[in-house]
Amino acid sequence: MEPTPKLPPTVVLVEATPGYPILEIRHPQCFGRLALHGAHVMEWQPVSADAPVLYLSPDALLQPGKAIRGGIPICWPWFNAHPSDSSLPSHGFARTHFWELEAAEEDESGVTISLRFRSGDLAAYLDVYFGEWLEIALETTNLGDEPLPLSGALHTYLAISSIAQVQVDGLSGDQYLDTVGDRTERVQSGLVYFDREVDRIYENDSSALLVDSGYERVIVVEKEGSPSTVVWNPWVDKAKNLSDLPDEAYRDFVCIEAAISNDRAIILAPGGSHVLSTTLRVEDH
Ligand SMILES: O=P(O)(O)OC[C@H]1O[C@H](O)[C@H](O)[C@@H](O)[C@@H]1O
Repeated sequence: MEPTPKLPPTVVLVEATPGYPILEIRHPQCFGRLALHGAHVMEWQPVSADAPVLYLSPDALLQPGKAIRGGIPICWPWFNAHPSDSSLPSHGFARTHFWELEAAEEDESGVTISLRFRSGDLAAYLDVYFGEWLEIALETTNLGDEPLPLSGALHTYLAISSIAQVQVDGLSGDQYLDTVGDRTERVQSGLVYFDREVDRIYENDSSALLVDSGYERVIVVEKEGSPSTVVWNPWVDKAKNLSDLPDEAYRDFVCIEAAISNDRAIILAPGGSHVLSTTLRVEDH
């Protein structure tokens, strides 16, 4: 599969396997990789960061039809199980299909890659900016004649020094649905710690901070158009059940997802659009 747009000098097309193109970004401000399959940001590291910002599983499958474990999967046009049809794939179609490359542009601050994908009457247009910060903006437009629900997530896997040395700040006081065991509504008090499986949907439309005392850094996760923030770590047992993740890898990442949960789905009127976006920045701690 050859992308049609001309690539700037800082963007190179490589193939993980024949027919599985990956754009590699080698810019003075950052290194990055994006798979056209899933429009999936696999890696991003600004030059100012000493370690990768995104976690990518060493066992990730780079195969058509398989979601990549790590980086930033695009969950679209729904989040998790489909709300009414359990035969449909978890997290929607976008992460298991090739997207069309629309444009790749560079300037002195970074690189912007634009891609498109369509599912029925819903059209997705994605802009990814790789620079000193990373920004993903996913615009969805309803091209049909009927209102359509939209949910989903920018399912960001953040690389960490060690699970015992990180906490999430910025969610205190927020209501959340704890989906581990019996689904229970709770209110966050203080920081989020990781000493067990964590799978929570917070009612939060602003930013969260991943504080990492091992790497002495904070990753700021900003977002817009997202009424829910999902925080996930699979912990020991779930990690063992994920064949594309090493058993011990639950120690190496936390997901902070700019989400639209199914119970807060956005109803897109005919011709209407919605932009879901997230920005990652690395700061000293
Ligand atoms: O294994 P996946 O389909 O990629 O899903 C990975 C995870 O995504 C989200 O974080 C959900 O809240 C979790 O319940 C789910 O386990």
